Parts: sequence; structure tokens; C-alpha cells
Amino acid sequence: MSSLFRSVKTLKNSSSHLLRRGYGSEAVPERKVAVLGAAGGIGQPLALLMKLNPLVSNLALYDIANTPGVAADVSHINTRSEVKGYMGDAELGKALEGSDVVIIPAGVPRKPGMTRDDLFNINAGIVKGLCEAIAKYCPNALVNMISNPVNSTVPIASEVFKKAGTYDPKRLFGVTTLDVVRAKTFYAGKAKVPVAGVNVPVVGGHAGITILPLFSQATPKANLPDEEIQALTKRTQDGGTEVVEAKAGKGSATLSMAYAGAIFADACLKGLNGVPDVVECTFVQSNVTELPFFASKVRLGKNGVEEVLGLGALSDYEKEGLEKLKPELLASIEKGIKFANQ
Ligand SMILES: NC(=O)C1=CN([C@@H]2O[C@H](COP(=O)(O)OP(=O)(O)OC[C@H]3O[C@@H](n4cnc5c(N)ncnc54)[C@H](O)[C@@H]3O)[C@@H](O)[C@H]2O)C=CC1
Ligand SMILES: O=C([O-])CC(=O)C(=O)O
Repeated sequence: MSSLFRSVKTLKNSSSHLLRRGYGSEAVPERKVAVLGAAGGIGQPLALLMKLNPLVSNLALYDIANTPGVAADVSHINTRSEVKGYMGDAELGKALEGSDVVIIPAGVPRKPGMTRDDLFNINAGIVKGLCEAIAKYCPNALVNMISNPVNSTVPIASEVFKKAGTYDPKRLFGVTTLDVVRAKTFYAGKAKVPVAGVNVPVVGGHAGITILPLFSQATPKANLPDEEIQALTKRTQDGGTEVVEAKAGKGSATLSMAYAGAIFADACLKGLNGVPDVVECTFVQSNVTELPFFASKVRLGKNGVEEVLGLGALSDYEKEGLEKLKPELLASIEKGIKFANQ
């Protein structure tokens, strides 16, 4: 994000919006980003962060309620993008038309005692409807799926797009960036290293034990004892629940998720703009394991996924975690596929 704010500063200091610094050799092109669920707990701070991103020229804020206020508020910020609010089904097409990136944080969040899968019954239908509209109005957009359960909503989206004849696996992403954000924060705390320089890949899926942080690959190296690695792994896997319990019935992570969503969308935009070596962990169609979808490091480019990167060397503990997560992740994927086809 620091690079994002640096970019904002660069933009302000420039007499032209067609910047050449930091974003490849070409001038920064026009890019439309749509946020679906923009008036929600994640949607509002995410709208703010996308408004601060100089790579965005048009920001479409869509929700079934309350978007006029959010859009009016955000639109007063003196940054590049033009902001428009859209409310209700009848305006969804206009919100989506011409979008390069669509971010979906629409749907209900968890309350204490619930799993992400408990959200399936409500959120599966919401995501299905929104993806049908994406297939119709902006079939070439990169779709950043935040709505839970991500392990099922991404497969639902893929089936909807297949039915519409628009599916391109390179353009569909489950946003797992918050797992990476948490793993970096928790690791930096234990390893007593500055968090800004920390990298930790997180693979698998986005629920409980399907979240597999690869602390053996964390940099800078810290040689933490096994018990600390296990505690860090568990805390990363339960990070969402930690927030749900602390919010005590008032929802789940929103601010850290908006930050993570903004990082991932920024990476997608940089990829589209031809910036080289943009790599993020994300849940995509994958051959990395025998599962049809899997989160791992992915190189982003002008068409979305440029390359799904392999897992690298795993510790015995991580190998064990990988085998343990597969049945649950596969069941969630299959549940999504079945729902979309019934
Ligand atoms: N991928 C991840 O790492 C994370 C995912 N999430 C998930 O994000 C989702 C949203 O969470 P919050 O923003 O906290 O919930 P929220 O309830 O505060 O906001 C959801 C918004 O979606 C809107 N909405 C409902 N149906 C819609 C539709 N058909 N079209 C457009 N908008 C619609 C609501 O009006 C509301 O404004 C939840 O499913 C949550 O579990 C939350 C945190 C992290
Ligand atoms: O835990 C939840 O329900 C929300 C979420 O996905 C997260 O914070 O990682």
C-alpha cells in the first residue's frame, strides 16, 4: 500500500495525469473498477482506497441500498477517478459496463459460532446473480471475489461464466490476500523483524485449515522453533474468527479486508497495465495440485493470470497440512459447482 500512497503523491505532484513513472513504459491508461457491495462494511473503506488509487479513472459503486451517500461522499476526494453510485438491480448493468476489474464484497458476514460455509445459503445466490450480470455486461473484466465462502463462491462464478460462454480462468480470482497480510503481520511480530520487508506465501483456500501459510518460505529467515511455527499457522488460519469474536456479533473483518482487497485490485491493475513481475497469492483454477481450484502465488499480466506458480519446497509440517486440507477444500469446491448447476 505504501507504493499506492507514493503513487498518489506522484500524481498530485504531476501536471499531467498521464504518468510515466512507476507503471511501465506507457502512460497510465483509463481503467474502470466496479465494487459490488460498495455500501457494506468492506465496500465503504474499499471504495475509499480505490478512490486513492491513481490507476483508477472510473469508480463504479454498486449496492442494493445506500450507494448514493457513499458515492457522494467518496466523490469529493480530489484524486483522479470519477465516482458514480448505482443502486438496485436496474442499475447493475450500467455499473458494470466497461469495467476492467470487478471487486465483489457483496453478501452477509459471519457472526460468532458460524463457519464461512454457514454463509453459503445466502451468499451463493447473491454471487450467482452478480456473476450472471458480469457475464452479460463486462465479460472481459477481471473478477476479484471477496464474498464468502470463497472456496465455493469462486467455483460458482466459474460455472455461471461457463454457462454464459464467457469463462476465462485467467480472469477469475478468489481474494486470499488477507491471509497473506495476517501471516506477514504475525510472523514479523514473532520473528522481531520489520513487517515491511516480510514475505510469506499462503496457499490452499480461504477457510480454517484450508488456509496454509508456508512459513518455511518466509523471508527474512528467522529459524523459529516448531511450536512457534505451529502457533503462527493456527493464528493465521483462525485470523478471521479472531476478528468475528472480537466484533461480537457486529460482523467480520472489514478494514483489514478492504486494505487486502485494495492491494489485490492494485496488483490486477498493474498487471493489466503491463507492469512486469506482479506476483500475489490468490485462489484460481489450478494444476498445482489435483484440486481444480487452489490458492498459490500467481503472476499477473495483461490478460489476468499469466502464470500459476508452483508451491516450492514444503516442510514436513506443511506437507501434512496440505494433505489434510484437500478433502475439505474439494468438498467446498464441489458444493459450489453443484449449486450453480442445479
Ligand atoms: N475474502 C476474504 O478474505 C473476506 C471475505 N469477507 C466476506 O465479505 C462479505 C461482505 O462482508 P461485509 O462487507 O462485512 O458485509 P456487510 O453486510 O457489511 O456488507 C455487505 C454488503 O453487500 C450488500 N449486498 C447484499 N446483497 C447484494 C447484492 N445482490 N448486490 C450488491 N450488494 C449486495 C449489502 O447491502 C451490504 O451493503 C462477507 O461474505 C464476508 O464473509 C469478509 C472478510 C474477509
Ligand atoms: O472470517 C470471516 O468470516 C471473514 C473472512 O473471511 C476473514 O476475515 O478472513
